[in-house]
Amino acid sequence: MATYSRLPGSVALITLQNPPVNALSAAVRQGIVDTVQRALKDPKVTSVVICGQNGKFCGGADIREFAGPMLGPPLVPMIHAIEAVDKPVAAAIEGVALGGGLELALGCHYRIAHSKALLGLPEVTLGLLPGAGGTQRLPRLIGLTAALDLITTGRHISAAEALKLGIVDQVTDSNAVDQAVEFVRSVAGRS
Ligand SMILES: CCCCCCCC/C=C\C/C=C/C(=O)SCCNC(=O)CCNC(=O)[C@H](O)C(C)(C)COP(=O)(O)OP(=O)(O)OC[C@H]1O[C@@H](n2cnc3c(N)ncnc32)[C@H](O)[C@@H]1OP(=O)(O)O
Repeated sequence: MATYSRLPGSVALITLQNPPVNALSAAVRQGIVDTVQRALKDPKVTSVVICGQNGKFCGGADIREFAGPMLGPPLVPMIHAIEAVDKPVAAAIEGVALGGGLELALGCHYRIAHSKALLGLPEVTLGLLPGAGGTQRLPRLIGLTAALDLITTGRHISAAEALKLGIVDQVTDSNAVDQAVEFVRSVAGRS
């Protein structure tokens, strides 16, 4: 699931909740769809932060659901809908942003990472390609050569490397959610 709360300063905080790594189960995807719609419709909300509970942004597809039928909202339109929100949306990346988790973050307008976070597209290690926009959004963001390296090796990179490559906008040693909230407040209302 995903919870919704409104913070002072008109920021909606969406928190992914699916222990242990807040993977994108059907319930989490449904929770994201519902809470993003709520943030979009709430006139008091001017910006949005997406984070994961317990210091883990998102470990990607929920591997526990691989054996069963595909249920719940598909990932691609869900990420498109986030990208299309006309209020600034930031991903607060703590712990991991892997696979579909990184693709979710790439659909946000900004990414703020904790210095100890790990990012990557490990789909290739499962015999898959990133299928939720990663093969388009990552090359647009960091160029084809660097994106192909990450997509074809599946390696995990540090927040420092992600900053150098241009995947994240800021890295912090303190609380990434607080930093992301401060960041979106500073850009709210800008086109
Ligand atoms: C056919 C139906 C499919 C439906 C899916 C549709 C929605 C999404 C569609 C597709 C696009 C997305 C594709 C992907 O995202 S592929 C990538 C998936 N993610 C991964 O491959 C990450 C795998 N995990 C890891 O690399 C590591 O576990 C780690 C870096 C996240 C954490 O490492 P570490 O700290 O060493 O801990 P553990 O490895 O011991 O893991 C802890 C705990 O967490 C569980 N876990 C890890 N990843 C996932 C996951 N993706 N889903 C569910 N659970 C996960 C792991 O099993 C351990 O659990 P425990 O043994 O019970 O403690």
